[in-house]
Amino acid sequence: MFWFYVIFGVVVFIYSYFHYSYMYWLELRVPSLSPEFPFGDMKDPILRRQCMGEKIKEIYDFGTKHWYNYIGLYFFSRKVFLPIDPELIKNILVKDFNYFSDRGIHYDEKYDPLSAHLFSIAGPKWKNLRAKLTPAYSPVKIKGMFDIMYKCAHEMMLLVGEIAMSGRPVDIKVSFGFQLKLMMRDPDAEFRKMGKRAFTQTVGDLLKMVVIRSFPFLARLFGIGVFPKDVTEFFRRVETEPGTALTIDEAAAQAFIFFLAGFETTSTTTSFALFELSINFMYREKARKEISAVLEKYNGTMTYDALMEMKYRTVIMSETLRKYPPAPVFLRVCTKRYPIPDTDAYIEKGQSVLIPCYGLHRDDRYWHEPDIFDPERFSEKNKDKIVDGTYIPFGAGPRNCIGIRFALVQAKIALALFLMNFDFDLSPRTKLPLKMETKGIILSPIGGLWLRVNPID
Ligand code: HEM
Repeated sequence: MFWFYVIFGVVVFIYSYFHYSYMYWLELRVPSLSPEFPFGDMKDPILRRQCMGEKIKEIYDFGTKHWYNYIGLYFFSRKVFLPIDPELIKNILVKDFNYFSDRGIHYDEKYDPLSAHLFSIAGPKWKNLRAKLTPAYSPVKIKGMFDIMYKCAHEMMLLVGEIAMSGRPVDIKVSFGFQLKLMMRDPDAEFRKMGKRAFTQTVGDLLKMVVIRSFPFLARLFGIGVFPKDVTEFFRRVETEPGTALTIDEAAAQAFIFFLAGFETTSTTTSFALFELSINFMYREKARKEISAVLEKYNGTMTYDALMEMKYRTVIMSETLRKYPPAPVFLRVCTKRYPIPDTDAYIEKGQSVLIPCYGLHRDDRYWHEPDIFDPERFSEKNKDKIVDGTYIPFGAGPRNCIGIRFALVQAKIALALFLMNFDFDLSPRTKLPLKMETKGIILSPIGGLWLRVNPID
């Protein structure tokens, strides 16, 4: 009987706590939804029934229908602020960056070294590291990496060619940046497995995050880290190779985030671009014509300068990133009480802010027929019509993506080589309409994107 009362008391306490928490936005007169105990507004994504990006887009659409500029949400009992107005989003990311310079992601340099990477670290530490790492992604450095990127992409084409010759459809969701050969020849290769594992969030991972956030001392006591132990050990092992200037743990954490941030993002973007080009013949031919014309000028050799002249592929990548932003939402945390401009409301210190990139990119107030793939939106003639702050596939402001140039060059090389070497159309193995993965953070289709590929000549 004693234990019955104890358990009953705990349940009543937890329920009352959540119930009380769910009054927060109402009391502030911030528009909100109808949270459900214990999931808040995120039941379907938490139960892996819906992709998180799509859920946030659904809420964003609800907000736009009611002409809200922002909405208050709950993740379990945690309060999250969702700005909708692009002007407010721009303020958060750029103008008022000093209120939102961090992401509020847990990291622990001592007990969980892999978690202390550029994406998660906060404050002056982030500022120093960002300043140190930025030159590695300058145009000159990217130009210097062109040959190796081209070699990797070429290797990928040979492998795609091998599959195509065998008459099998090709799953184009491939990453060719890092250790491509290894990954493609052996899909179970450790790098690929570790990358996928780090990007997949199981229900267990979610519960782990709740423990880490709410009871950090317990997490330390039981050695619970953000990433599974095998992933951490794998990347530490990679970085014990001789010749690294940072400490092993620092280098491992940065290598890990560059691999992770560039792995799924760039490969899904290239895949979505090829998917759209496989069903939009007109754009594919236009891109091909441009490639031939530029290559003729460069005596048939693909160089960095030739790539930079291929403007139409930039336009295709831009439209792909609009329609399918790999990071459909991204995060900031408020570091000091923020008065929301032109209102008497505040975002409190410590509150998470979710930036609804996917919602903005598919908002028909800013994009005519947003579900249609139309690269012309980004043409010289039209690009000035894009409303400021409504296109943010790489984020914005000082904490935007550090790998933009790297990603675009990588994706453009892959696209050019694919278009030059293969004819392709959609394989019936691709399930339409596309459904997005519910387990990961990245917008990615369930079941892959399959093409029927025929080598040209
Ligand atoms: C199509 C490819 C990519 C997309 C769409 C993408 C998108 C993003 C977005 C949305 C953010 C958050 C921005 C913000 O909070 O304002 C981000 C951050 C970041 N990305 Fe990327 N990314 C891509 C490729 C890459 C690549 C190739 C690398 C590295 C080689 C990379 C490294 C990073 C890092 C380290 C951060 C954190 C930056 C910081 O906090 O200072 N990304 N990315």
